[in-house]
Amino acid sequence: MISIDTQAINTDARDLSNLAPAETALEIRNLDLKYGDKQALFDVSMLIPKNQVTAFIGPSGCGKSTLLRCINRMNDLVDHCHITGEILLQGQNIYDKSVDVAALRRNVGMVFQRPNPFPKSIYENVVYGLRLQGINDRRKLDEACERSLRGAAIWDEVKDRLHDNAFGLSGGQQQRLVIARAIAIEPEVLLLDEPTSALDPISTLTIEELISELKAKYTVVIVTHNMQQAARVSDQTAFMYMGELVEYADTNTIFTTPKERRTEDYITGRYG
Ligand SMILES: Nc1ncnc2c1ncn2[C@@H]1O[C@H](COP(=O)(O)OP(=O)(O)OP(=O)(O)O)[C@@H](O)[C@H]1O
Repeated sequence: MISIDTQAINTDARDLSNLAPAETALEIRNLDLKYGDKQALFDVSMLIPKNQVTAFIGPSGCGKSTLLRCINRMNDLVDHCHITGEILLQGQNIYDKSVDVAALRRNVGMVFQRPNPFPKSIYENVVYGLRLQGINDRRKLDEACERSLRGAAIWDEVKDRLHDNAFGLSGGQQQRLVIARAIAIEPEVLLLDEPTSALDPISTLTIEELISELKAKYTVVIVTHNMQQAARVSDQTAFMYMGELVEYADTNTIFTTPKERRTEDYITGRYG
């Protein structure tokens, strides 16, 4: 096994194959995805618990980001992408024809590898989604701005410079600003695609602490290459390999007593 600080691992084992509906944020059912002729996901099924952090790990190209992007239908933007199966959010299949994709993406926010603030002030970045919803009441925007920046653990650092350009922030601050922008519109689910891979170790630690706080309010799904990070921040971990979900269990089990040989090989560094 790789050296993982198991003290940091949440040891609340739960049966992920049988969650009560009230505990379930997302249910992925028999998801297949093809980019043209190339199949990238094979029959993925899993239940993602509410108010927990779920990590997707696995070697490069195994389909982690593809699966994450299915959860807010980002793959709709990719030509020749064909998806079958279902993802249920609040019991509704997000791939149903009746689903309003813009509303879905408000409910399922996403943060990418590289911080992507808009070329606007810190304040305008945070309230961007609210303005899109037609909210222009200054008091409401001010409140949402402070609440979101506090929620993203960056308020104290920026409260005196809210009207400065967001590009003046450090990379780690920009990533927390982007998280503030995502939570300003109060989504249920936050998707984080390798959110710290472009950051220095101190900023990474700050974001990891933030992720642990965010789950009180949101369901968090994170793709990470960093197994220590998965062990530190997640409650359950899904190990993927060549488009298959090989093993999915509480993080402690995955890192200490995985059932599948392929999981063990990956976490012991035999490939990846
Ligand atoms: N837009 C796309 N068009 C065609 N193929 C794609 C596209 N995006 C991803 N793929 C392919 O799908 C497979 C899964 O890619 P994906 O990015 O989901 O893997 P990943 O596990 O997130 O990899 P990494 O850890 O390197 O980011 C890979 O073979 C990749 O080349």
